[in-house]
Amino acid sequence: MNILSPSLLSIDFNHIERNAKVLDEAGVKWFHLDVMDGTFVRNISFGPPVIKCIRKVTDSFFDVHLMINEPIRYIDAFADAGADMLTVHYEACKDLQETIDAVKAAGMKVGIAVNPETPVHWLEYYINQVDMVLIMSVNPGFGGQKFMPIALTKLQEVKALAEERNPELLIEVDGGITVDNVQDVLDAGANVVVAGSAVFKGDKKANIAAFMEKLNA
Ligand SMILES: O=C(CO)[C@@H](O)[C@H](O)COP(=O)(O)O
Ligand SMILES: [Fe+2]
Repeated sequence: MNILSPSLLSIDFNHIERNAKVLDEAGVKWFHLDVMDGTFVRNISFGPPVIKCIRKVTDSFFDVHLMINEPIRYIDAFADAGADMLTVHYEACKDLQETIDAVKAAGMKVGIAVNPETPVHWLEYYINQVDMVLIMSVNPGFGGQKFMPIALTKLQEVKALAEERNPELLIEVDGGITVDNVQDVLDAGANVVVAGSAVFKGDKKANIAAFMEKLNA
């Protein structure tokens, strides 16, 4: 069973409750929350207080993508805000092991995210300790960018490693995913698909239904 995790970066925050309800009613079970600090990435988005507000309007699983330096500093704040899973960037953690352990100790699931230019061989050391690996298919920082095909090779590599070391691993892909290229990422090994613009541009319900059809085929 594959999962759709719509990126709320593209949601209309003026009507967050109504929009969250549309997603819930369309059968969405995960919300992807992109946290950006203006340092690890150029953009600034939102942090724990906003996540806490969204938590009040939905029971969805909160898949929190932390594009921030040294996320270990904020783990308790995100736990308090209602995050279910924290995904930290390999490139943003001085001590990845310590960060993974701290997320688990705070009672959340944990993921590791990898930028497009970062190789994935080192994952061998962590793959059986985490719930999810997130392969970025754009350079992190902004929604609405074009999918980078390098992600397909990386997904295949992670999938092969997961089959050997952690068959339950969630493999998420994030950036530039549309109804037209989603089959390619599923075939390459992804089982969690993030989509921002392709969900929120135009008719949300119809977009979600089109994704669901491919994800559940
Ligand atoms: O993490 C990021 C961007 O850094 C993503 O989650 C995007 O926000 C997804 O948006 P689209 O590329 O689907 O528009
Ligand atoms: Fe993201």
